Amino acid sequence: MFCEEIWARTATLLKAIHDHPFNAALGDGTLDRERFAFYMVQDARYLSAFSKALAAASVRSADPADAMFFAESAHTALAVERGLHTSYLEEFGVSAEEEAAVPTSPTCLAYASFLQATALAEPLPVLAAAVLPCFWVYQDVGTALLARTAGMDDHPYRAWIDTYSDESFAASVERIKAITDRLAETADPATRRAMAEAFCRATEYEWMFWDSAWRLETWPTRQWLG
Ligand SMILES: Cc1ncc(CN)c(N)n1
Repeated sequence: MFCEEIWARTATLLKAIHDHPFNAALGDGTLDRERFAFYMVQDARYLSAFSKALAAASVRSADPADAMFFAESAHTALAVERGLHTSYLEEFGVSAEEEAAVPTSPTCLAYASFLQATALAEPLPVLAAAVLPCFWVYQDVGTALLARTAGMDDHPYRAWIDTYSDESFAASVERIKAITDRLAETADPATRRAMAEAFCRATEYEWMFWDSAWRLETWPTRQWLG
């Protein structure tokens, strides 16, 4: 099955994601607010591109149940995940104006652009493989952090961990895995290879996204602009 094979192929990268200092600090609750707020602001931008990619997958799905799943997921990305970000930013005292003034980081722009380009130019199986890590990697990280933080009720990032370890999120991961496996079954070899590439690239961007938040990434060229 496609998902099983590609998960095995990205196992070392996935371990690097789990071991990344950002996620280690997120788990033990020591992640500083500046880095988490940076991540939340960038992630809000990412989510709007992600939800558009899901909406495009819905439009392209011939199967009505798949179309409904992608449309609902596009809604959830904005209603649930974006809502989580809004409440954290409110808690941190970041106003909407301050949020809007933060430049989109190079990595966030690259990942969002990759999803948008895939949504525009690639067939549905490749688009499904490109958005799959956004579900699966987050659920894997969220579930691991839930286990690590059991009993830490006053954990500062509990709402984030709960969102991505939630049963309904796990159910959506199973749905998109089943859809992607089904699309892979009937895909020709070139499309299957493109699916694998898209999955690996998105998983690389997942690592880079956390790394960019850890480094509070900026544009090195900004200093030369007026
Ligand atoms: C970068 C990123 N990737 C995935 C997710 C989970 N939808 C997210 N919130 N942010």
